[in-house]
Amino acid sequence: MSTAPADDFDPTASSLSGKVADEVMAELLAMRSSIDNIDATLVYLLAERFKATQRVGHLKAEHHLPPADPGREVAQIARLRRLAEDANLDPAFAEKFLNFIISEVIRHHQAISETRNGGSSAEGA
Ligand SMILES: O=C(O)C(=O)C[C@]1(C(=O)O)C=C[C@@H](O)C=C1
Repeated sequence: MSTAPADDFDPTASSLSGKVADEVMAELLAMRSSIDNIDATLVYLLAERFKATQRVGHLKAEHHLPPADPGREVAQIARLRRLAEDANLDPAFAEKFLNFIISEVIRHHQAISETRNGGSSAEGA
């Protein structure tokens, strides 16, 4: 059985090794352990989101619907900006992040549509 790439991960890898006091390094590594857990969660969350959007992509292609839904995006962005404000996260960052994800989703939708229908949709993208 092959080893999962994540097993090669060295949580202590750092360009700072040997350059900072041991106790500072220990504190940094403790903080990084939380960061590593959060990053792993983000990967799983994003994988789940893309699983859901892949189903949307197939539904849209099947019914010849355009890959993008700008009206939905306006509502999503306004909501995420509000949530970000409540969470003390920069709303501009939340918007940029969502737009980044959505543009990738739209690319996937277009690819699904091209594979299934040769790219034609009733209303264009
Ligand atoms: O909900 C949809 O219609 C989707 O295709 C999903 C999604 C998203 O990633 O949230 C992607 C593209 C659309 O423009 C709007 C939303």
